[in-house]
Amino acid sequence: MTMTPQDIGKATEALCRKAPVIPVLVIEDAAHAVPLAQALVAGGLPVLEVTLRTPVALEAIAAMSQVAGGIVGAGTVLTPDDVTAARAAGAQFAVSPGATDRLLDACEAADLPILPGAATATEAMRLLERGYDTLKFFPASAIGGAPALRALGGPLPQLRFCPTGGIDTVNAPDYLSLPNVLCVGGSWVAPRKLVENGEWAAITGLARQAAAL
Ligand SMILES: O=C(O)C(=O)C[C@H](O)[C@H](O)COP(=O)(O)O
Repeated sequence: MTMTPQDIGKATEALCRKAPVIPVLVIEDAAHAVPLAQALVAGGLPVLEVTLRTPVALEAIAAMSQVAGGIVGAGTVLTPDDVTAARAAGAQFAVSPGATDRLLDACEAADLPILPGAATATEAMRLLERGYDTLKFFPASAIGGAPALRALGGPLPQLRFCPTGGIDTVNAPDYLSLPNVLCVGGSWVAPRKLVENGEWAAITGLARQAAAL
C-alpha cells in the first residue's frame, strides 16, 4: 500500500485536532515511557511525539504504543531508515523538523503519516506542490513566532500548521488563535526534572492545563 500526500494530510490533520498540544518527549530511560504516556493521556493529551534522539526512543515508542488511549508517533525522523525503524516500533505517525523527497517517499511507501517541517514560504510551497497541506512550523519562536505564521497565512491560506520550538503555556495561545494553526507541539508538558523524579501526577496537571488551552 502507498499513502498519498493527500491521505497523509487528512491523517495528520485528524491527529492535530485531537488536542491543542502534542507533547514532544525526549526519553532517556525506557522505564519512564509507560507511566509518562499514562500521565499525559490522563491529563487529556492523547497524541504523543517521542523524539528519536535517545538510544531508548524506539523501545519507548513500542512500550507507549500499548497505553490505552494514546496515539504515539516518532519525532526527529530524518531518514528512510528512521521511517522503517519508527514503523517497526509501532509509531502511528512521524514528525520531522524539515522534509526531503527521500523522507517523504519513504513515509508514503510505509503508510506512515508525517508532519513535515517547513520554516519558509518556499519550503511550504514545495510541500504544497507535492500535495502536503498539514505541516510543522519549526523552529517556531526563533523564526518569528505567531506573527510570522500569521503572515504566511496571507498568501498560503490553504496550509495548516503545528508550530513547534520554543512554545510554552504563555505563548501557546498566540499560536492557537491563528486560523492556520491546528495545534502546537512542545516539551514543556514533560519537563526533564519531573520525568526523572517520576512526578507523574504533576505531569498530568501540566497536561490538563495544556489540554484546556
Ligand atoms: O526533534 C525534533 O524533531 C523536534 O520535534 C524538535 C522539537 O520540535 C523541539 O525540540 C521542541 O522543543 P521545545 O522547544 O523544547 O518545545
